[in-house]
Amino acid sequence: MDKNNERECNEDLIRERRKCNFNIEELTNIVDGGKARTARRREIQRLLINDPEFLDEIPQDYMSHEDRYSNELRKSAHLMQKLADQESGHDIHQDIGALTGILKDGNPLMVHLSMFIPAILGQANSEQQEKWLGRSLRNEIIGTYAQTELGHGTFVRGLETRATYDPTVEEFVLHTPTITATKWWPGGLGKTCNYCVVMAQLYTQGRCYGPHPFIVQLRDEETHRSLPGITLGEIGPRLGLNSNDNGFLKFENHRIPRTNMLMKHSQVLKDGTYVKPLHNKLSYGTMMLVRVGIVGACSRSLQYAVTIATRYSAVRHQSEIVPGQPEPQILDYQTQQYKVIPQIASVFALIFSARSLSKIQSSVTAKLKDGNTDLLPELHSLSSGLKALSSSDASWGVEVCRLACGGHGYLASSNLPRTYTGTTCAITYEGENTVLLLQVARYLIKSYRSIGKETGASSVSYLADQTSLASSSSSFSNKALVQAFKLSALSLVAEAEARLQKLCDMGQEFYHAWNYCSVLLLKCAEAHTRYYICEKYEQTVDSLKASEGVKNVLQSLCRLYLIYHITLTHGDFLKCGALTPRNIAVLEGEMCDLLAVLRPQAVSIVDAFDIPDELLGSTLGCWDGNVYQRLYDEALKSPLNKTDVPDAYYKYLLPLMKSSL
Ligand SMILES: CCCCC/C=C\C/C=C\C/C=C\CC/C=C/C(=O)SCCNC(=O)CCNC(=O)[C@H](O)C(C)(C)COP(=O)(O)OP(=O)(O)OC[C@H]1O[C@@H](n2cnc3c(N)ncnc32)[C@H](O)[C@@H]1OP(=O)(O)O
Ligand SMILES: Cc1cc2nc3c(=O)[nH]c(=O)nc-3n(C[C@H](O)[C@H](O)[C@H](O)COP(=O)(O)OP(=O)(O)OC[C@H]3O[C@@H](n4cnc5c(N)ncnc54)[C@H](O)[C@@H]3O)c2cc1C
Repeated sequence: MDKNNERECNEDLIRERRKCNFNIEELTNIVDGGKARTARRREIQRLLINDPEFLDEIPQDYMSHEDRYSNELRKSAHLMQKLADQESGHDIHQDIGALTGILKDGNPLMVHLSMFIPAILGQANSEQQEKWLGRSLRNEIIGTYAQTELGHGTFVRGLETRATYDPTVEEFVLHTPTITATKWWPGGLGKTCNYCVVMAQLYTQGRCYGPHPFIVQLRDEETHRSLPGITLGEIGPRLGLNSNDNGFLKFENHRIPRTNMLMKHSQVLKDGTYVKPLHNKLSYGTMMLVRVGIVGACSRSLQYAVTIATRYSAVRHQSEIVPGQPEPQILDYQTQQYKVIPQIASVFALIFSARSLSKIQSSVTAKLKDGNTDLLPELHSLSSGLKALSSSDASWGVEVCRLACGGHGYLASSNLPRTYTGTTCAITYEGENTVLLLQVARYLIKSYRSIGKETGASSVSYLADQTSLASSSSSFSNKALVQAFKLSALSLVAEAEARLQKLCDMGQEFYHAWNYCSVLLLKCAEAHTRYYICEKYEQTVDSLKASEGVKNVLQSLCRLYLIYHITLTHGDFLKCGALTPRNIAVLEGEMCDLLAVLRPQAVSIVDAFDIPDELLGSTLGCWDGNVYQRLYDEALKSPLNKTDVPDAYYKYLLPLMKSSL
């Protein structure tokens, strides 16, 4: 699509784009993280969208379960080959965002890239990396991360798969003792992978040392047949990500060499002696790494959905605002703006938080190399909180965008249903959100109780700021609003801690008191993480060196985000005195003003996300706004339209209609 050729474009969209009052390319660079990154992303995307191998013969929704898998495997393999062939040597992990949309409904290599390789990097010692890293990066072996079992996903300590060390032959015996110990869910495990990292309870010298990672060959490298002692299969259709061949796995006393235990952090020596790690949760590192990645991935899903909903809202006309006048664009309804524009604001919130989190991750990783684990709990808490809020915000945001498209948003060809199912699973995988938020709450209560002790953990340092509990600001600057979030979080933590203490003082065991307070604890964790997101948003926009136009747009989006979230949880702000009922009413009014200010820029802002039509894959969201023709053309692809009268008519309908004669 030639974006300079207005003649092919829907007139509403032309008018919207003429209202733009900022430099779109500059905003695109901010979204990508710099000019160089924009150029790189575009180069990769150009490479992919011009390649006919990535086209589907028929829309995926008309394919069988088997064909979907095989079609996405074909494209995934081609993608790997293509990226490997490029002279510039693309780093698939760095460039993962550029690939969004090219593979649909998950892909069979997803967990190989996002967990198996990172597990080798983070959990294997240098000899082990020598043996497996190169091979997995070259895709000579394909792996997954097999942790969850039928009986346990959340409670990792409850896993039942055993790895028992036999010093006489220096081997581990992997065994699945019960049906509930069956590995269940790992992506790519069903039919694609020939290796995996298995999390199993380590037994040596008669003692259990808890879950540890082991690398296990599952299939013969020549025939791809599963090895003796190993039962493998696929678990069947799911709400989304149906190309991922999520699988099951059982071991029947399957032996692997001692050196297949990933030994970067803890070891089992030849005689069976266990050497413990620097920190007992280092074996959970792969999950933490991916949680960080999920925040960025959620912002991309939301970019897709909100691009579709915003463009469609500009093209779609319905009903009337002024009686008797032409039907307005639905984007002119304030209620429609309230659905769509806060989701645009949310995209930037997630982008800036993801960047901040990834910087913290790099510094914690660097410290870990020097044997310093002090900031691991801080990273665990931040990555858990941000993974939880980004996945729930993005899922809700995508769903709101789908609802904003009315009936057409329900159609597969809008690409909104698949965007939704692909996003909502992030609420569950890599740590179910409630459970992760309770981990954040645990960290908050612990930090609150150790006020005065220097921990170096900056995200919770505000808990020591007791003076702010009393000070309600009368100013409404963005900074002041961020302070209100801080006050609300601090006050919820103080309330939860006091409630816990009271129950304990009344004689309850701490763990019962914890469960009894867990709804409030969840709120603490959400408020704390929301404060973190708001603070990063405000700081990033405030310190941004950008043209006036771009800065104004981002300031308005940031302010909208702050006010939107205050209005959603206004009770917490009122309860702690951070804001008065009058303040809330004023802010609600300002939110409507902001919607009106941002309304004329909405199409241009989503244009700045710069998602090519070929990747957006949506009849409703295409650049030229030629929505109705595309909807009609897509409908014609339904296999039911191959004939005027379907076979089923003769088989079932005709006999029914004639039965009464
Ligand atoms: C490199 C590039 C990557 C790019 C990726 C990009 C995008 C990603 C996009 C998509 C993702 C792709 C695929 C996804 C496929 C999905 C895979 C999976 O789902 S894998 C399985 C995931 N499973 C889980 O996440 C399980 C969740 N459960 C847990 O993590 C633990 O059970 C839990 C809840 C933390 C509790 O653990 P437990 O051992 O029982 O803890 P305790 O109660 O004993 O102790 C709690 C203390 O431990 C600290 N802790 C816990 N975890 C960590 C950690 N990771 N690091 C540091 N510390 C940790 C915790 O703070 C407590 O400390 P205190 O005792 O309070 O001091
Ligand atoms: C699409 C998808 C892909 C996946 N890919 C993989 C993979 O590649 N590898 C892998 O190993 N696993 C994978 N998983 C599994 C996933 O990690 C688990 O499903 C997830 O960790 C949740 O665990 P669970 O299913 O045991 O849920 P449960 O823990 O049984 O959750 C059920 C309910 O119980 C609640 N609950 C549980 N514990 C607590 C608690 N302590 N406090 C309060 N409430 C609690 C939860 O909040 C939830 O409401 C995948 C899952 C999905 C959906």
